[in-house]
Amino acid sequence: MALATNDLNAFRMSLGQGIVMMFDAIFLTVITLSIMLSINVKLTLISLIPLPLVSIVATNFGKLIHKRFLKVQEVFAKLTDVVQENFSGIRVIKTFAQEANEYVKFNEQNREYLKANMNLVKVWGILFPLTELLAYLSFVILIAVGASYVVLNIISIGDFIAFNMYLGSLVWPMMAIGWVINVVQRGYASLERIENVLNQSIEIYDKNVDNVTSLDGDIIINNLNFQYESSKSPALKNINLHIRKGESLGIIGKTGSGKSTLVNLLIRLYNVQDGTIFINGHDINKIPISILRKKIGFVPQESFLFSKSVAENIALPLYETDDDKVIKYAKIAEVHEDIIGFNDGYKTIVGERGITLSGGQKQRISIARALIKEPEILIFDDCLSAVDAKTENRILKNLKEVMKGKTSIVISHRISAIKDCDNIIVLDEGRIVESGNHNQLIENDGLYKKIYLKQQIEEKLEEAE
Ligand SMILES: Nc1ncnc2c1ncn2[C@@H]1O[C@H](COP(=O)(O)OP(=O)(O)OP(=O)(O)O)[C@@H](O)[C@H]1O
Repeated sequence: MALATNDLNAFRMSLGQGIVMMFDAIFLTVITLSIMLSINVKLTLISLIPLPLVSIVATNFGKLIHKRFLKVQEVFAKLTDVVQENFSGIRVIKTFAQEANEYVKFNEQNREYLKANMNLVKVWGILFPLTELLAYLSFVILIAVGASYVVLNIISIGDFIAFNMYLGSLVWPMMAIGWVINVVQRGYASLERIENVLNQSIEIYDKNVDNVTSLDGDIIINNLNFQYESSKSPALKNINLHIRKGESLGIIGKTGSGKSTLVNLLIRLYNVQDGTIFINGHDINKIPISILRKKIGFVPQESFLFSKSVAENIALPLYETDDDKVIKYAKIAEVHEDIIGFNDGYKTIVGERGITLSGGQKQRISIARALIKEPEILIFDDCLSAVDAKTENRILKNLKEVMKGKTSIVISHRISAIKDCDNIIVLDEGRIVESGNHNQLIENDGLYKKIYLKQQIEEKLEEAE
């Protein structure tokens, strides 16, 4: 936020105002100096004695302004973070009665901002009068030396008066140096911050890709190991899998067992080693990222809706909102009835500027959004958690129709969501510890059966309530 507002503005000012002022000052200085030199070279040089001092001041103060303005912008960025988090987390703050604490934190950050600004203003406050003082020092020198030159008849009184006038014209450019240093150094500091972001290296990009235009959904995973850079232990260990075109795979396992990591790798949110994941016979690293992501419909664990209408949210992957398609997929995702119940139906605005949806409604809208792409591969990352069991069953039934002949991967903590999948894997600490269909896994009498029995008891208890 700070980069897009304050920093951009500071850089704009340095390019606009700063450069105009600089050219103005340079132009005036060059013209005035050449006229002064044509009148008397010696007197010109004498009256410009303070000029080197101006350049010393300019260099030192420039560095200081640069450093202090960087600090101001950093603190401002933190301040905007605090404000933004306070607004987006306003309910959590209120529920935990943390208003007073947050007020104190905001105040502290605000004071930091004030302090950083005051530190900058102090430099600026000295710089401006100092350049002015040096400019007027030239006048003092001129009056002392110029007057003696007149008395000694070295220059005429007319030249002396003219010199005074020309030196007067030089005062502004010398003072302008202070302004220019301030504006340009601020802009330069901001540019540094903006470039810092723009120059971040892109980690996931197309490199020596094959000419792939379609993917049919046959996925092979070979000895896949994966570790996050910031993590001490691998998130996935020695994963081997074959998901055939048109098959459905269910993934279950404790939290943190690597389920999301596995599907995140399939849409290349992270890089994997060559030779570990193949889709349609192509190494995932050789598939253009745009094709890969176009062919995969992904419903993330946390649904994110934009501050747009419901229809626009569902039609996000399309170039143009197609009302028929929007309604068709909203029905499949079992959210159509909810939507027509809103005041403006599909035109209802959601998010910050509109209505607040329930967790289950958000999840179903993001399912419709993934389906509208009509992808070859569909991935559900635990996105039915906020939907009740009956609706979940209806959605899964509808999906079976839509996904006929297409590949799907369903991650869930609930057996009910994955029990009908052609193949199910159980992940534990990054390893596949069991695999097979529902019946085989029950016969196996392992972790899957344990989870199944536990969930059955929970269901019965819920029914009894
Ligand atoms: N971006 C990341 N950086 C570092 N470690 C991560 C990151 N994302 C996940 N992890 C770690 O990797 C491991 C596997 O996480 P993952 O999200 O794949 O688990 P999961 O099985 O999907 O869990 P859940 O059921 O809670 O969603 C965890 O130990 C987690 O802390």
